[in-house]
Amino acid sequence: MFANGQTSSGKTYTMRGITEKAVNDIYRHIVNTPERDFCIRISGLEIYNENVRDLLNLESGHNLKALDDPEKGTVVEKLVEETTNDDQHLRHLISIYEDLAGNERASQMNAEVLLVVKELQDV
Ligand SMILES: Nc1ncnc2c1ncn2[C@@H]1O[C@H](COP(=O)(O)OP(=O)(O)OP(=O)(O)O)[C@@H](O)[C@H]1O
Repeated sequence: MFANGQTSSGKTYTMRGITEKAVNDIYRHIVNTPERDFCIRISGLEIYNENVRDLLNLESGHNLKALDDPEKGTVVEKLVEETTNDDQHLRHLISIYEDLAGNERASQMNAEVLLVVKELQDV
């Protein structure tokens, strides 16, 4: 999902509301499906002046490489993925990105949060 528009048009406001509803829906589905086990992983990146930065690993620098993978599509090398324990942990991780939206360069940057929800298979 992309939010595009002129500055102060409400991109951050809208995405915050959608994220809250999405997290609620995901965890409601997990709670209502006790016969299955799920795993949620989250990663986040910032694109600013054509440089890619890992928001969960700021020490990795500002110029990560975006690569084309024939199966996965565009992937960013060395992007950290955290496994979330519960909805509070997930909200905490998302708040890291939301904090960035208030900074002075927010109107020129793109922030992306990737959520992967996987059903764990019996072994
Ligand atoms: N639907 C809405 N209802 C009430 N207030 C809103 C709504 N949309 C945006 N606002 C308010 O308008 C202001 C600007 O919104 P926001 O920061 O989301 O814009 P933005 O498009 O992300 O801006 P920028 O590109 O500069 O980052 C904020 O104070 C926000 O709370």
